[in-house]
Amino acid sequence: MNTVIDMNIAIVGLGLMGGSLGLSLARSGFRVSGWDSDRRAQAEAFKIGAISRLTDSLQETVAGADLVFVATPVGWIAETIRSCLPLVKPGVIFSDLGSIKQMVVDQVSPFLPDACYFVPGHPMTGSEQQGIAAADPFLFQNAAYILVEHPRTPAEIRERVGKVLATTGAHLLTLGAADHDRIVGMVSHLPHLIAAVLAKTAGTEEEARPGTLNLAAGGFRDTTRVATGSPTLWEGIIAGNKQMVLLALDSFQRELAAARQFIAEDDPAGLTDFLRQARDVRLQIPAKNKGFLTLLHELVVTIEDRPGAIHEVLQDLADVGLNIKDIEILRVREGDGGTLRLALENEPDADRALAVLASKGIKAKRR
Ligand SMILES: NC(=O)c1ccc[n+]([C@@H]2O[C@H](COP(=O)([O-])OP(=O)(O)OC[C@H]3O[C@@H](n4cnc5c(N)ncnc54)[C@H](O)[C@@H]3O)[C@@H](O)[C@H]2O)c1
Ligand SMILES: O=C(O)C(=O)C[C@]1(C(=O)O)C=C[C@@H](O)C=C1
Repeated sequence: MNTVIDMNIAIVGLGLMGGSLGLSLARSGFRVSGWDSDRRAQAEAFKIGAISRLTDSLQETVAGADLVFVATPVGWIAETIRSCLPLVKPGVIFSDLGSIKQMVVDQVSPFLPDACYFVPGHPMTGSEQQGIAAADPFLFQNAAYILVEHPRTPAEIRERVGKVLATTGAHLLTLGAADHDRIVGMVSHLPHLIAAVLAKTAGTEEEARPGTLNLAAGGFRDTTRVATGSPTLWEGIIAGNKQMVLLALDSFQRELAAARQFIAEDDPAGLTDFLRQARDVRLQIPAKNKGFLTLLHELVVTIEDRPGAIHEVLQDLADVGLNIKDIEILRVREGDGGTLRLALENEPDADRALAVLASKGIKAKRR
């Protein structure tokens, strides 16, 4: 086997993440087979090109695989690997996409035979949506993808998986399982809980004063988007990272209590300082980055809320050969106009895009 492209790949769990990985790997020319306990998801994955052949069993799916990705909910990852063991060839590599790592490593390690390798992984990208219908071939582009050290996995095996995943446009980095779980407890699981608490709190107010939610604008929408994610998927993630989530919640409660005190005690200087510190922390996440790795060069474009407006902006940029690396529709001004966030490849491209849009009378600025 000369290059990673010769590897036979199987994906078990063809939802948002497994489907997106399949679509991306298929675009790079990999042979991908896939299995899902929901046969409709497997059929749909085949239809959209996330897998290149339809199989009738887990056995048929993984039998010839060199690398098996497991993209099931976290509670099913170890069990899925265990059921694959009698079906795979010696030397096979398993890699998962689960949002937590220590629990998965602890569950898999005791039964992992010497003839198989395990490279635990976690792409720091995703969405609140679920299922193969939400799969996106570009989901991994410019995202951080964490591979976790495993005591029985040689570094060259991890690097091999990294080479496959790098074809998706993700940026690979390696962490220990405990470090991974502590970090994601803070930057992913805590935010999810806070979004849920915020939504629930507003829901109680909505019951008392119907119409409250109708007035929710960008602030509420931005901070609660992830609360629409799958409750069962997230219950597994949060429960599986219990200690780290509790630590993160303790820190959060201390900060919340401090903020409350400044308000209760009419302390404008204290509150301003608190908000200033929070703003400084938030600004440390480089605005030009997706994740925390790749420098993107962003523009914010203000457009009219009418059919074709987005197309015109994109066409103007395409006409001069500018490649858009990332795009987001900021729905903050629904109804009265819209805002687009565009990321360009480099500084000169962003300057050129600004000039092109200005020449067409389209309002845009650097972010
Ligand atoms: N959603 C995100 O933003 C995100 C981001 C990074 C990592 N992850 C992780 O990726 C994994 C998959 O999440 P998702 O968002 O794609 O969920 P999803 O619900 O969209 O997809 C999960 C798929 O797994 C299938 N499945 C469940 N049990 C199975 C089993 N035993 N055998 C075979 N298939 C099975 C389901 O039918 C479904 O199609 C999870 O471990 C999650 O923690 C999710
Ligand atoms: O919804 C998104 O934008 C995400 O990237 C989802 C998100 C997160 O940021 O918390 C959710 C769970 C993961 O394991 C990784 C990413």
